[in-house]
Amino acid sequence: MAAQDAAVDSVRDREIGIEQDHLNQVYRRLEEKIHEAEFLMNDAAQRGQVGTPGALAERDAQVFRAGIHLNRLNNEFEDFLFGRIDLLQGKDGQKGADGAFTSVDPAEDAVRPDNTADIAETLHIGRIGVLDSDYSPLVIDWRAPAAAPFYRSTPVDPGRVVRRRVIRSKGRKVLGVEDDLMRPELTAALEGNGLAVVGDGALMAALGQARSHTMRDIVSSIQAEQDLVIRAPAASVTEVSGGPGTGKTAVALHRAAYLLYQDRRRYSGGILIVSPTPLLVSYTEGVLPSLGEEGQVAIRALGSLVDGAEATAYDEPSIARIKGSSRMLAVLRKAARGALEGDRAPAARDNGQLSFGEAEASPAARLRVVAFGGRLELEADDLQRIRNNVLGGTAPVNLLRPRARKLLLDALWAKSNGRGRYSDPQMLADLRSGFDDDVSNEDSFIAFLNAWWPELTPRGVLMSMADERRLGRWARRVLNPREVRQLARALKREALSVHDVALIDELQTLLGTPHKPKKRREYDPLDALTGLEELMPHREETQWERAERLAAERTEYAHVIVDEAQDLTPMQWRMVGRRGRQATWTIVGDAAQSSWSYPDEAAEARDEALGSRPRRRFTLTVNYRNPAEIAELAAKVLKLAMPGMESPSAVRSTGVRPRFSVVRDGDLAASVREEAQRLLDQVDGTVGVVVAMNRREQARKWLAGFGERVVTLGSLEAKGLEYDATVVVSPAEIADESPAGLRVLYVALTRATQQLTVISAARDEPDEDGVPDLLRD
Ligand SMILES: Nc1ncnc2c1ncn2[C@@H]1O[C@H](COP(=O)(O)OP(=O)(O)OP(=O)(O)O)[C@@H](O)[C@H]1O
Repeated sequence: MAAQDAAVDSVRDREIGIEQDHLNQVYRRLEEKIHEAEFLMNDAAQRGQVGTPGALAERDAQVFRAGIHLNRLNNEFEDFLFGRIDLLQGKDGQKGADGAFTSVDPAEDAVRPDNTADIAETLHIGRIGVLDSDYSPLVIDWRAPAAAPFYRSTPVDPGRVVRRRVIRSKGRKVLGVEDDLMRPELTAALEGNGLAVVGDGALMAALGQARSHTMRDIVSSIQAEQDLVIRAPAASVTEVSGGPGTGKTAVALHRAAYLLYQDRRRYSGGILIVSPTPLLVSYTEGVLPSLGEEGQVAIRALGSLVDGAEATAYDEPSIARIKGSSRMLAVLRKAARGALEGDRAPAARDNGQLSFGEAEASPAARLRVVAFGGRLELEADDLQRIRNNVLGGTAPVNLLRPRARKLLLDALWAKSNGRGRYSDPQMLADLRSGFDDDVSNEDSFIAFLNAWWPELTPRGVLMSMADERRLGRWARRVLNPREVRQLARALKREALSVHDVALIDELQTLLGTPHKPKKRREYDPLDALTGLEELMPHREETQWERAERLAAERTEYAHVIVDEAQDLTPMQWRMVGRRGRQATWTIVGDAAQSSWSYPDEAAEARDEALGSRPRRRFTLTVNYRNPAEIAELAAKVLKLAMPGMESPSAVRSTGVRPRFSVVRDGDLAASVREEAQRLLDQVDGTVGVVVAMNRREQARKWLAGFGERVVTLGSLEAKGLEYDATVVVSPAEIADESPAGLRVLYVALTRATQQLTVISAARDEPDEDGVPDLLRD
């Protein structure tokens, strides 16, 4: 036995040595490239000292390119190489641009009748591609077509792959290799020697690792069904569904990197990833840089999609229901127009002056100006008629101000008898234009117009909806009086809520932004170039900065990825839809985890956002997060929440069953602390404690002082996240919190990668084993 073990070890050591040699070769090549980049930097810096505009320009461009190159190489050094495939001869013997054979299928004579075969090609897969000095591929970029078999090949459909190897390395050292044989029936030879096979379970090793507060990329272990999604053509809408832990978020992120690699030019218009919470944004935002992609991808939470209106506060379910509903559209349309007749509309006094103050509640009574030496007046009726006329269409209110101004002048002109003064059309036209100039420069006219047709802001209109009386008017026949009261009250609160952001975005569209002429900056020839900023201290804004600024200001994207799409309300779909009117889309979600309870209404809004674009649907079926023991428990809630819906199958089992604990002596805080401490001692990584939303602040206090490894979450915040161990506090409390409560509980129960404890209070009606009513068979 010992001899056998020693033999296995020596094969392993030999194979590790082979990969180490290859990695050394890759590093030598990378170093050569870094020297090249450094040379370019130095050379460019020297040119900078010459100081002529031409040399400056050249330096600028060179320094920029070299800087990017160097940065990229340095960043990509960690865990740079992670895979290898050994392949049979390809069908047509053709090679692609990356130097690899292009054919997916083996040549007819690649396998001999006695099931022996030779390995014709070996490819190493890494985070970026590296060519040797003779242009042969030392490393293939994971996104290149030649790397696809590394992810796609299975024993059922192996293609040309005979052996698939995952290489574990840290820095410049290869630590281990794990092989899978895709054609176990073959006796294959590599350069005359038999093909060694070492270990198994690269995926399992990855899944068993302790979790930190940031998500890791899965580039070395993407599974075949996931790879199909990542590489799906981006022609239209790619819809991905799958249960908890099936890798939807991971796949969405890798897809963003893949699309950029495939067609960088097309996606220079930016990729937007919409995430449900800021917590999930910070959990996932490190993945793309680890895949070598930064800059062109914006990951934003639903509450942060509108600049200047970021929100993290949650509404109670009944308020969220109102604010998220597409019925709000009709209310906002009315409000956007009605707000013009606000309580702040001026009252024109007899002296022609406008006043606010105690007269605030009355509408603008009349407009008085002086023209042709006499007084001209428009009464409330005239003004109302003009306003109704201007507001007749659907154009944004703020953009209608010039038209309102024009109709006021028309009406004043009609009253002035100016028309009768000349019969000559040219003289009449001159008179009219003089009249318009004079009147519109009069202080009283300007003040009136500013007050009668002010520039409305989305925040201002939203605030005016906090007035129950006015809201009641705007929401007539759309919301019932109770809803009006609830909504007005909620809007009075100071902090914006996540659902308010979609309303603000809608109002922004309904109101429009009046065009303001921009001050033009003098043309600087260096703007046409790019460079490292510190070398150009006198520039106002470099092209690089401008590109960053434009990216930050961007409101439309070339591709939009929506994570946890089941949670978007109709109003949020409208907001997200506006950011991708010309875009292709990837939408990932799981109906069983939805915290929005009106799926038909949301589906309608989603269809509207996506228009008639064709859709391709994919389903992910394997749960990589939860061990079978936890998945089994969660499946019980799924049965209650969505009868008939299938659970994804868990890929591993740990033998550790979920624990049930019952609050002792009514002291919930003590029970939660005790359990958190127990789990902290059991796992190496993180512990998440999930409580009902209205217990969030309280629970944070219970766990203050536990350190960074313990995170306290309200049930809605747990979405998308994962922890080594979780404590779910009072399932009944979470389930009763909203109409979608059971689905929210399902989310809470599926966050753990290793251990789960459920703490029950009296309302959970635990049995003698502590199992709460909701989780019993
Ligand atoms: N192919 C894979 N190799 C290694 N780990 C994987 C793989 N696929 C998924 N995982 C891991 O499984 C976990 C769940 O992935 P992810 O969060 O993307 O799932 P999800 O479908 O978005 O889950 P949820 O719907 O619960 O939010 C993550 O830790 C992810 O890294």
